[in-house]
Amino acid sequence: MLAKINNFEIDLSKPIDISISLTNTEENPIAWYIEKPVIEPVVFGDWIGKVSEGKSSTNFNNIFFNPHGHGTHTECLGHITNDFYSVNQALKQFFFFAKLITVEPEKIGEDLVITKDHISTSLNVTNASTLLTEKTEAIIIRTLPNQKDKKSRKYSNTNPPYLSEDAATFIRESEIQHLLIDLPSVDKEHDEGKLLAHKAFWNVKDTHQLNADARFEATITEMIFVSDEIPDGNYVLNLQIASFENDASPSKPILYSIVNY
Ligand SMILES: N[C@@H](CC(=O)c1ccccc1NC=O)C(=O)O
Repeated sequence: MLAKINNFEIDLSKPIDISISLTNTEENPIAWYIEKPVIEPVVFGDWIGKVSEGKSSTNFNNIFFNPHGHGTHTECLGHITNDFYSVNQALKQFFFFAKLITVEPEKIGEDLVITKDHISTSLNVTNASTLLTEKTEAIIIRTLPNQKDKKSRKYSNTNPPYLSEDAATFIRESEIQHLLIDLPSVDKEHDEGKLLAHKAFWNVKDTHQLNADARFEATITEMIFVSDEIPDGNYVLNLQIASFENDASPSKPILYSIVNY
């Protein structure tokens, strides 16, 4: 099915899923020192909500998981604020003009850092290589190396790469509302709660007293996976969350290639 959007088309029958699936096996990725997700049938006495156990007509599982630690999730500024803000209230539109870029984080001391130069250079290159004139609403950052084990990596205490404060400020100043990345956080794992990139992107100056120009509708999606076959460039992004009233929700970002431009 082709959909016409402004001056180009996308093929809805060719979705590119950049989410990581969530399972209760050792395959599941984990960040932030928690255990793997639990998915198990409800039990009432000798009744088990599992058809193969012979007592139940339906499979009826409880699921225990953490959106930040167990896979692809989208968060709003409520992730870092004293007051409660829900991603389900922040994200009210679901299709965006997006640019996929690939960056190799730079070694700075003990850290691997995505710098402002990485972002500005990659954005300009992809600008020059396409005719799409629409304003970029979302940026998708694929980091190198791009091993498949990102889909099941155990990130706790590994000091993963992160985004510099300058890079996050540059993205905000580019008026990009949605940031997607294949890492567990845009910030350094152990940073004493500084959260410089989160704050810069959302324009949060004081987490206890929000400034009026904080970016209430901007979102960060972490722990995506973009496989190597998907070229850098322009896409239409469909960013969907489950309707949790929480700072973050598991999410399913989908890309569509742009045809006929
Ligand atoms: N770097 C923070 C912790 C942190 O960022 C964090 C902790 C638990 C769950 C998610 C986190 N950040 C996600 O982007 C700190 O060291 O305090």
